[in-house]
Amino acid sequence: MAKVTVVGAGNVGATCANVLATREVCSELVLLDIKEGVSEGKILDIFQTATLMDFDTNMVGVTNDYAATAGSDVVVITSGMPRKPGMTREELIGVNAGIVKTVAENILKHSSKAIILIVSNPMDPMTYLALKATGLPKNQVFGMGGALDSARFKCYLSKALGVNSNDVDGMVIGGHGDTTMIPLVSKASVKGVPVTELCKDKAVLDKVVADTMVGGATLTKLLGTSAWYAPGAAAAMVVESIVRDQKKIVPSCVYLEGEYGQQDICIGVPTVIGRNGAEKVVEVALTAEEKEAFEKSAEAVRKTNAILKEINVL
Ligand SMILES: NC(=O)c1ccc[n+]([C@@H]2O[C@H](COP(=O)([O-])OP(=O)(O)OC[C@H]3O[C@@H](n4cnc5c(N)ncnc54)[C@H](O)[C@@H]3O)[C@@H](O)[C@H]2O)c1
Ligand SMILES: O=C(O)C[C@H](O)C(=O)O
Repeated sequence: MAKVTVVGAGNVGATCANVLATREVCSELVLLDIKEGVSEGKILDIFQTATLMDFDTNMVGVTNDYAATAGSDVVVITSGMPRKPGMTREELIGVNAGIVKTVAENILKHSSKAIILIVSNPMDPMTYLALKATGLPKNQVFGMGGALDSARFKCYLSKALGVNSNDVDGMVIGGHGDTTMIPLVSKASVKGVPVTELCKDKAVLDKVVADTMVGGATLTKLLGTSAWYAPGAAAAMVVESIVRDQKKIVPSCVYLEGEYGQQDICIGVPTVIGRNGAEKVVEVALTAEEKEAFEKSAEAVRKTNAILKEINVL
């Protein structure tokens, strides 16, 4: 099996580590944080659930010890600040860009073959930064946002339609931002039946879209910090698709070279996720409205990317 490192033992990273351990996704799990004792404590706590949850995963918590991460097959980067209520994800760029760049460079020194999954926000620019800073191939560095947004989209659809969320299929593409993500109603279905057939009231579906787009902000307002259960589980699902070579099609923030009419940008599109990371971008037909929204989303992501040069991290 595989060695997986999670950098950042905060709410999201520790939840991701807990899901990976409990589902026995990897043979070796390393949790690293810069704060003394946090990783060691959370890994010991997770280990103490092993006999209760019946799993057997070798795991270690370390404080800033990148030698312990050496030879990782997959690295999840969750290090950095979360937003407070009322903030946008993009406002985190000043504090998180330097953290993500340094962490990515440290990982590269010890695990040059690792697939690196970026979670830290603003995730789309952080993915672009990590890709450029490491110089790794585009399949090896990509971001998690669409997996989470799609999970929220499916849950809001299930509530609106009164059906089991596990029977719902749906994808969110575009930027991982309150105004940049695009829930694809035209592609959403319940057991293969288009949601537009099941629900004729456009206002209901429009509300599902709106609720999905601010799904993160809604939880940040309730919790006072970012959500962590679904984000941690979403990252773990992507890791599992890599480690088990499951070839899941997951909306992921990947580097585009012409797909969807975009160049030199990392943004959320349907992607085949397997042993080699972001293996293949899947181009799906978009409605004229969705195409326009995607172009606007890409424009907004590029605007935030430009800040990376202004703050001298790129
Ligand atoms: N992409 C997504 O869908 C998604 C979802 C949820 C959260 N996030 C983002 O993930 C990040 C983490 O969120 P959280 O709620 O876990 O925050 P948190 O504050 O609970 O945890 C962050 C952790 O990172 C650690 N850290 C800071 N600098 C570090 C460094 N240089 N090296 C190693 N560790 C370092 C901190 O000590 C802390 O433990 C935030 O930026 C948040 O916005 C993204
Ligand atoms: O919304 C946030 O700040 C965290 C994350 O991006 C999320 O969508 O939960």
